[in-house]
Amino acid sequence: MLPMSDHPDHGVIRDAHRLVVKVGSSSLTGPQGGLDGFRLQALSTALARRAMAGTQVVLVSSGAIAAGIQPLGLSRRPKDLATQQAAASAGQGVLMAAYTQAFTLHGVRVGQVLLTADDMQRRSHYVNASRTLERLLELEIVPIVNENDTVATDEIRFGDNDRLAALVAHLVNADAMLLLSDVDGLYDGHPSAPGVRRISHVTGADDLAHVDVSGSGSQVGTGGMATKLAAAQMATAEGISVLLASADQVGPALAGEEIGTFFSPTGRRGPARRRWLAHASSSSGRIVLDDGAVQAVVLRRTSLLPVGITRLEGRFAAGDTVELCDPDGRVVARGLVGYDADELRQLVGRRMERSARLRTGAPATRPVVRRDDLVVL
Ligand SMILES: Nc1ncnc2c1ncn2[C@@H]1O[C@H](COP(=O)(O)OP(=O)(O)O)[C@@H](O)[C@H]1O
Ligand SMILES: N[C@@H](CCC(=O)OP(=O)(O)O)C(=O)O
Repeated sequence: MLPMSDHPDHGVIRDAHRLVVKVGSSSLTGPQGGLDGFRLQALSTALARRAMAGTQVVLVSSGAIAAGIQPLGLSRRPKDLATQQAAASAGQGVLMAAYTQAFTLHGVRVGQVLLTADDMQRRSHYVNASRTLERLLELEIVPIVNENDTVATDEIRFGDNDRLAALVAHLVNADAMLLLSDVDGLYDGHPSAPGVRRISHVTGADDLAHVDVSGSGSQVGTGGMATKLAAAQMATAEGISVLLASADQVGPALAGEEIGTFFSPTGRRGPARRRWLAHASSSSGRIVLDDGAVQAVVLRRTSLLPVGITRLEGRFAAGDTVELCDPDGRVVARGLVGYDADELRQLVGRRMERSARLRTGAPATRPVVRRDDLVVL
């Protein structure tokens, strides 16, 4: 039998050259919900050592709201958005000061990167963020990423940092992602329920068929297990291995020990632009296709032509992301549309009139979505 640290899956975490580590609020806070300096220091020591050994580490850290509780004189984590934003505003500086101090003790420099959901959705902002992270890593600085809570709105907000971590893992083309929480892995039901079992390995959707993640998360965490699962699936779909483990076990996790829940890659690493299109960009509308067009786009991977469209929904401009749906409304692909919605509506309307009258095909027109601008889901 292989020694634990040589387990072929968990070894990916040990050997990763570029590693995204996400730590949740629940792992950085004490019983009152405020920032726990000792826990932050233990985590920083483990990550700084790893960075000193040559790994490019990106830390996605929650904890700004928790760190703002004391400065604001609050007794517990605020519930309303405005006070959460005020707490994050006061707390983000405290959080970064604590990290800077803890990493500096080991000779490692850190840099703050605050991102909004909008930054991930807009292609130009996304590319900008990617450039900044690359430069920080080249300079051997550990980027510490958090959501820019002070400008987030209820409508456009990550809330929890799990999805943000998966998008950052895509952004930097990470070899692996480590999700650290207050629970030592994924269980088939809420960990407080009797008889639940930890799942040690997830190889695909079938392994999750009987898993219940609907139970609530910790007092201070935001997403619970559902958002961690979604983040793990986003990362593994792009070839990135994920380990979910307890923050208290960060040392063994980094060493490749067989702990937590390991998620094997389910897909292959695609080009950066396609990754963005599939996971980060937001859709401005839907285009419903007939069966022939679904076959052409999904199976033959051709460009979408106006002739295969039966209906349009939403207002979009040329260059926006749209969802392509089958006749039953199921989303089968996403792509960058080549027409404004009004222009396309006219084109589709004219084609339908003409084909009803003459039973002829549509005249040659440019594709609605070019094959290079399309991802099949
Ligand atoms: N099936 C499950 N397996 C493991 N944990 C679960 C499950 N369902 C719900 N949870 C809860 O999710 C919590 C972790 O989510 P959260 O509080 O958001 O953590 P974090 O602050 O690390 O993001 C755990 O404390 C656990 O109680
Ligand atoms: N951006 C917020 C994160 C909110 C949060 O609780 O996230 P998580 O612990 O990852 O569920 C903060 O820094 O407080």
